[in-house]
Amino acid sequence: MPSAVDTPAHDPAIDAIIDVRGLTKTYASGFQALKGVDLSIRRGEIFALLGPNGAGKTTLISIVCGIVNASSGTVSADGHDIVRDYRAARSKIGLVPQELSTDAFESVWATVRFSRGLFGKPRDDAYLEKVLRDLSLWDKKDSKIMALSGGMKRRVLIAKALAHEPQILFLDEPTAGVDVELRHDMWEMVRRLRENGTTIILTTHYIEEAEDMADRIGVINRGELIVVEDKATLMRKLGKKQLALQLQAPLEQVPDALASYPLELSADGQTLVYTFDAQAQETGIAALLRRLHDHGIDFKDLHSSESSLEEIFVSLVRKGREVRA
Ligand SMILES: Nc1ncnc2c1ncn2[C@@H]1O[C@H](COP(=O)(O)OP(=O)(O)OP(=O)(O)O)[C@@H](O)[C@H]1O
Repeated sequence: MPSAVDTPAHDPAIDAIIDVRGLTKTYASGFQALKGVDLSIRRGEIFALLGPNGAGKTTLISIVCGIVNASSGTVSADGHDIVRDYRAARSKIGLVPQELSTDAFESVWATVRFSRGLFGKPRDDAYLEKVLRDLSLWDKKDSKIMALSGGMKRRVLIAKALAHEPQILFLDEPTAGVDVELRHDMWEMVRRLRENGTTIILTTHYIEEAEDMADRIGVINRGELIVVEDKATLMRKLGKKQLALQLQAPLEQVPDALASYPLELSADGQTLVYTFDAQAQETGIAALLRRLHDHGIDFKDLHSSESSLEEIFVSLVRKGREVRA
């Protein structure tokens, strides 16, 4: 399927820290979870990978992190092929998985030290202390993991992922089931990591999270990347604006003479909504208002709104389904 936005997902001109080419994955069941994904992640960016349930997000991340084998295609992390040069590639990457699978009987401190050791990194207690302080976990360093709240456990997963000083951090649904306050703390922390030069790739179902945080957005649907774009460009290119006019007197229907305008009348006949392209130079609003006036349609109030990333996302995924139908 052609990309809805014509920026190539793989761009040799950019300084890519992760390079994915022609990646496919067919599980033993015969299910094809990835159908030829090309993607370059820029060094130092926050990249949000969006997609409905079962789209292939976790499969993609798991392949890059060496947990799942690809069926075909290649991936490199900071220049290291993830198969041929597995250790070097993996040492560049930290993964915060969706599921909490940390040893409940260990202390926080033992857990992060162990994680660092796994990557053969020399002991550096000062670094680990900083990681725990940044995650507001320092006063819990001697607590057993099982004695922590869900939000704290999630932060321990992040501390574990950062223990070996990775340059790339994958966060798979970092804020699922996390309360609003903690979610905002997490966003703050992710931004701080990025300021320190870490490249962040996150998957999320909270689209406002991507809208708020990401530099670029990729949308994956049924194993295909359907869009990769700068967030701002995506919203500009695919966003729609709407002008809602609250009428002085209700209408029964849009007059035939205005049929050529993309107008919708609310069920109560009180509001006319005009949808226009956010990118267009000529919005057509002035002409529309004149026509309304000519037809004796007056309004008492008006307001405009822009589509959210959520609306753009839903329409992209829906379009993908229509193309296949
Ligand atoms: N081990 C497996 N064997 C067979 N099919 C699998 C396996 N793991 C995942 N799948 C299937 O591959 C597809 C993609 O799954 P994946 O977990 O990558 O999706 P996701 O985008 O991360 O979804 P979610 O948002 O629900 O976490 C799904 O249809 C899933 O059922």
